[in-house]
Amino acid sequence: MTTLTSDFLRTLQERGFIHQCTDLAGLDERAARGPIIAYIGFDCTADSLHVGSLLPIMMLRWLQKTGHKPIVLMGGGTTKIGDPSGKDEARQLLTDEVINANMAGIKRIFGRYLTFGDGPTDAVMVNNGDWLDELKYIPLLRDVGRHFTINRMLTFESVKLRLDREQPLTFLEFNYMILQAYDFVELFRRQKCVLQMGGSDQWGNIINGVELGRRTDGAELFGLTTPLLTTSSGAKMGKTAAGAVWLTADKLSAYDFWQYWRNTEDADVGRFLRLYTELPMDEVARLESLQGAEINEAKKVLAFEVTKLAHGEEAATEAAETARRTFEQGAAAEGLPSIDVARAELEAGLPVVDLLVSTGLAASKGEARRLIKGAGAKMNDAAIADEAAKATTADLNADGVIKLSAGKKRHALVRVV
Ligand SMILES: Nc1ncnc2c1ncn2[C@@H]1O[C@H](COP(=O)(O)OP(=O)(O)OP(=O)(O)O)[C@@H](O)[C@H]1O
Ligand SMILES: N[C@@H](Cc1ccc(O)cc1)C(=O)O
Repeated sequence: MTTLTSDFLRTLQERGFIHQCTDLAGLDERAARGPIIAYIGFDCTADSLHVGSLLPIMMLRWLQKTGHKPIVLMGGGTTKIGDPSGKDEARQLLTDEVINANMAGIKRIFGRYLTFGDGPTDAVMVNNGDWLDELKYIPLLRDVGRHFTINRMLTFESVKLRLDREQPLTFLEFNYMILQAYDFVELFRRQKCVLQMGGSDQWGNIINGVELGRRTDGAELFGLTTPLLTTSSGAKMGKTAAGAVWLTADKLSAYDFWQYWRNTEDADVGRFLRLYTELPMDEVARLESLQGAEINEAKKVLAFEVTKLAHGEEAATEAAETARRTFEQGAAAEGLPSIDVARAELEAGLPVVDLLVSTGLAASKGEARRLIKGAGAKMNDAAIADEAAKATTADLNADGVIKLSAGKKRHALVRVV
């Protein structure tokens, strides 16, 4: 692994953002020398963005935080064509009205993640419709088209996928990579932009831009991609796929968004904390190492941090509180008896035998011991093996309570006050 010196790439590397880079050492040297300008493009295929697009957005955020300048490109022009990358079938053509409405919907998201303005590291937003809509066909073919060979274009994943599957790829879509390549060169000319980032499905489009810049302008451009976030079933999490997790409250409430992260699978907690939050790496390591019921604490931290960025701190706190209340009401609705114990007492350790009696699950200490011996007593759904076992604050589950059970049907909660 390359030893990186720039804060920007070191951060991206240690947090797991880097999938491929055209020249990691060269880019590192460039970013360590001084501020660079980088862009990511977003097509206007829906009126909001989803958690897949959040990966590239977090990269732009780190870029800005480490002293560089982000450009957010709205694909007002490219959306009229439709990127075939990673798509089995041609997309439906969108009208100008729909594209404009989608662009307005997407634009509002970035203010939460980036600081926009006129300063040297302030983010700026551009729309490729401003230059692509003006292009004249013959001059484009002469100036740009001659740098592309059909032979090479046929080798790109986006094209190969359709050909291999014998799915049609229209000539319209075949042009997409040329226009994204042209965007990169245009941004280099207009703004001295030297880096394009994106999800790994964008690799082909990005390196086409890097090569075009070298041929037409002798420019040294760089490309960097992130791994593609997949759902548990292995599908790319795209905003046109069913069940996308949207970033705006009009399409998915802050509470449901919070819940999505709270339900993260154990194995994904560390990866998601690194990618989607800004918690320091030692804190991530601590949370990631939590075991058993405690991993739920880490999931709540993840849910809070990601929701705070997407919806604001107030909405995140409210979502966490609603979740806690919903759990309690659920417990109350099930008619679970509960007792309150002082935190200091629980910290010191309370004999489980005593708790079984005080919650009413056992009539006496003798009965409680017999329950444990017969493997009928459980704490947080796990059998209590030892009569001398003590409950401590480490046993509090994700909802801040300890659940005790006698047999399959009788349960009670221990709460801390
Ligand atoms: N699941 C994902 N994991 C990582 N990056 C992603 C994911 N989904 C999208 N991206 C990246 O986010 C950026 C913006 O993607 P964009 O919103 O234009 O399209 P998309 O999510 O692929 O949606 P569509 O379904 O319309 O293709 C691109 O760089 C893309 O590679
Ligand atoms: N092709 C990108 C969006 C994009 C558009 C234009 C660009 O210059 C860059 C990126 C996508 O579908 O995600």
